[in-house]
Amino acid sequence: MSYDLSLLGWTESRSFQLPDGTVPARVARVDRGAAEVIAADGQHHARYGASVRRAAAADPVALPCVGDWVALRWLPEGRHELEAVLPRTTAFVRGGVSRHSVGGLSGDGQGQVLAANVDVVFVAEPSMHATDYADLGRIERLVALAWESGGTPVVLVTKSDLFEQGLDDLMADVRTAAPGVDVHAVSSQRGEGVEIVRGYLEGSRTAVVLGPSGAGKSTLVNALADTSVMETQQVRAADGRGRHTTVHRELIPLPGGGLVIDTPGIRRIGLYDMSDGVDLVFSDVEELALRCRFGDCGHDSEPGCAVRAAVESGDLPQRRLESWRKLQREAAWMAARTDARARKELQSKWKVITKEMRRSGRNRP
Ligand SMILES: Nc1nc2c(ncn2[C@@H]2O[C@H](COP(=O)(O)OP(=O)(O)OP(=O)(O)O)[C@@H](O)[C@H]2O)c(=O)[nH]1
Ligand SMILES: [Zn+2]
Repeated sequence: MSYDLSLLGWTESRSFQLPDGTVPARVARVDRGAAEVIAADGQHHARYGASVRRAAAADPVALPCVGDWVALRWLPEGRHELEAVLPRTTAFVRGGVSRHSVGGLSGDGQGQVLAANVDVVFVAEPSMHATDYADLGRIERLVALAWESGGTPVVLVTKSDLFEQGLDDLMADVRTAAPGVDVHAVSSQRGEGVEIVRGYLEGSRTAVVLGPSGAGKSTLVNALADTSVMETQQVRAADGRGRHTTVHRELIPLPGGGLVIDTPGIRRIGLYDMSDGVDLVFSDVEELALRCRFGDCGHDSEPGCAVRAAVESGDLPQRRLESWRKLQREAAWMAARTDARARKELQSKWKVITKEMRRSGRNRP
């Protein structure tokens, strides 16, 4: 079995990053201390080399994760060692906030990378789900998270067949909530919009699909794959094994080109890991705030407040101001979250998830 690495997203420009005597491979799945990787000559189980282990001990962000490009070294006894993680172009980091800080957010050395080198971040929000309508605030948060990762967000209003009457209005609202972001309506059930989604993956690009449970993420990936590579909820309910039955294939190459990363962590990625993404999503509010008379304006009752003026004139929807405030509160909460108890909780959650990942790996046919 041999693979054309360019179909997995490899570009020659990365070659110079490889240490001498190593070959490139892409991580399809990680397990404690080792990864399943795909190299040109096939799939390998690769244990982490000493330098990877050392770097990860100092900062968990250095641990290999799904989507990483890594350098593999052949050992004399025929095993493969994962010698280095090549520089990431994008990364979803959970639990610790890196890069720029907002409102006192700073990295605490406990971040965990959930997926790397993701080019396109589809934010799936169902036009309607049970009795709930689309949640614009959730779209804003996930778009912020997408920008934060370094990837390009694309908003998909899914299950569009369920809300035909109000769809035009909804699409207009979604476009206001995500300025500068492509927005499309998709109905996987009818096959509408699926080809548009596929277009974003051209050139072997890598995508993730974020969104709430029931948004139709698996159904969409199935539609893209043309075959049922992922089980949907009915199947999961039938075998009683729960959602994690899908995790054994975390890096999914699509027959039409491009890849989708789907992991429990990405599925549940929170709404808390963001900082500069907030600025991008709310650039309109941020710009207004710059024009307030006072630099520390709270946009409540201060004189010369440009934000309140815009709300009063109808230029800025009140809802949007409230979303912006809510995100700022979450950012502040995130900053305060560094206490040990909260961190422990997060770690035990991860233990459960990794346990389930291992179990489902064992159940692999
Ligand atoms: N009407 C309609 N139903 C859809 C569509 N896409 C998915 N569904 C249904 O919505 C339900 C949830 O779809 P899933 O694809 O499992 O949703 P998900 O986002 O993967 O959910 P989680 O696995 O819980 O994260 C299933 O019953 C699907 O059959 C669509 O385009 N139209
Ligand atoms: Zn103000």
